[in-house]
This record gives sequence, C-alpha cells and structure tokens, in this order.
Amino acid sequence: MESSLELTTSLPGTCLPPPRSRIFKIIVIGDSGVGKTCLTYRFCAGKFPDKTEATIGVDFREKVIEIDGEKIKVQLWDTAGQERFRKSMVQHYYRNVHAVVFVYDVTNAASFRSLPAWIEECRQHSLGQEVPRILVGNKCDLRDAVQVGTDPAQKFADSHSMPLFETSAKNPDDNDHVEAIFMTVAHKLKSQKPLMLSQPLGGEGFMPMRKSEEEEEKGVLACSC
Ligand SMILES: Nc1nc2c(ncn2[C@@H]2O[C@H](COP(=O)(O)OP(=O)(O)OP(=O)(O)O)[C@@H](O)[C@H]2O)c(=O)[nH]1
Ligand SMILES: [Mg+2]
Repeated sequence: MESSLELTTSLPGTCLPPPRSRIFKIIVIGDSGVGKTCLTYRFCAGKFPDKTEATIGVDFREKVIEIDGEKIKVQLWDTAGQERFRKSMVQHYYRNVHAVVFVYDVTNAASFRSLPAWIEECRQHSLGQEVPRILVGNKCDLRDAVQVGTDPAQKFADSHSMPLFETSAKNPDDNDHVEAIFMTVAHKLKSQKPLMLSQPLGGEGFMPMRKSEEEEEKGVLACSC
C-alpha cells in the first residue's frame, strides 16, 4: 500500500491544519469466487496474490493516486460474496459510497445471472443513479472456459448505463488494464467535483470524510492492505 503520510503532516512553523486528501470510497461487489480480492489486490499491490481465501466481512485496500496534480486516496472496499460472511456488515458497505464496481466471472454464468440481485441490493440501500457504477468481467485468461460472451455482457451493461471491462486479475499482460479500470472510476469521480461542491455544506459526497467518521466505519472492520 502506498503511503499518504506526506498529506497528513502539518507544515513546520505554521498553525495551519494539515492538508487533507480526498477519499473516494469504492465498493467492489459480486458473487463469491469471481475475483474481487484478486482484482483489488492487483490494483493496490500491483500483482496477483499468492493465495486468497474467501473474504469475511470486508477487506480494505487503499492506494494514493494523482490526477491533475491532486493526490486522491482510492479506498477499495473488497466485500465478501458469501451471504453468511457479509450480512452483519452490509450497512457499512453502503455508507458514503462514491462508486460501485460489480464483478462477475466470465467462466461462471451463474455469477453473471446474479448481477440483477447485486444491483437490487444497491437500490435497497438507497444508492442513487448519480453514483457511478462499472461492470467487470474477470478471469478472461481462462479462454477455453468462457461461459459469458462479450455480447450479452455488453447488452447488460448498456441496459444499466454502465461501462463494461473484461479483464484478468491474473494475466500479467492485463496489469495496465486492471489499473485502467480503477483509474477510470477515479477520473469520473474527480470530474464530478464541481457538482459536489455545489451541495450544501455538511452534505456527504466528495468532501473528505471526517476522521472520526472514517475511523468509526473502519473500526468495526479489519484493515488488510
Ligand atoms: N484464472 C484466474 N483465476 C482468478 C482470477 N481472479 C481470481 N482468480 C481465482 O479465483 C479464486 C477466487 O478469487 P477471490 O479473489 O478470492 O474471489 P472473491 O470474489 O474475492 O471471493 P469472496 O471473497 O468469497 O467473495 C481464487 O482461486 C483466485 O486465484 C483471474 O483473473 N484468473
Ligand atoms: Mg474476496
């Protein structure tokens, strides 16, 4: 995980509060085994993990990126796909969410068929249409095992106004691609800034999370970076 220490240190000899980076909270959801942990690890650590186990509750991964000279903390919430590992945590996932990444496994048609249920869960947690969403078909390296072609996936993405990315968390050639997926989300969020600034003070949206709020959310959950 990249450090953002320089962003939280006061300038010597001044009484100014430390400059604070904005945080974009992005949740990654989809069936168990589709590769959410591998994708988020790939983006934050730059490699495919040696081994993964089913996520319990949620794991956090963070990466500080720079867009147009501004440092932004991308906070990925890698959620559990298994119902029994997620139900007590669900309300935390959806608080102050800035964007959602839906993941399915191109070699597992059932994980594609589950997408409407994941979209419905977002709706039930009052995620508005203004929250950017993207669709990711993972495990494209397993070419001989593909069950979900690009055409139905693209149709589904279009019908829900989401961009579609087909990728592989595992294929070393797709490293830039995985990076591009999350950078696309971050660029989109950053470009919405003027809109968010027109919101009343104290509104949620894109202002930096208050420290206590961030810690309160994370306090109940483990951080695995
Ligand atoms: N071939 C291939 N295998 C992958 C890829 N991404 C993940 N896997 C494998 O798929 C399995 C599940 O990956 P995870 O990242 O743990 O899946 P998850 O979506 O986080 O699962 P839960 O935590 O249970 O929700 C692991 O055995 C990974 O090694 C990929 O791009 N290609
Ligand atoms: Mg996982």
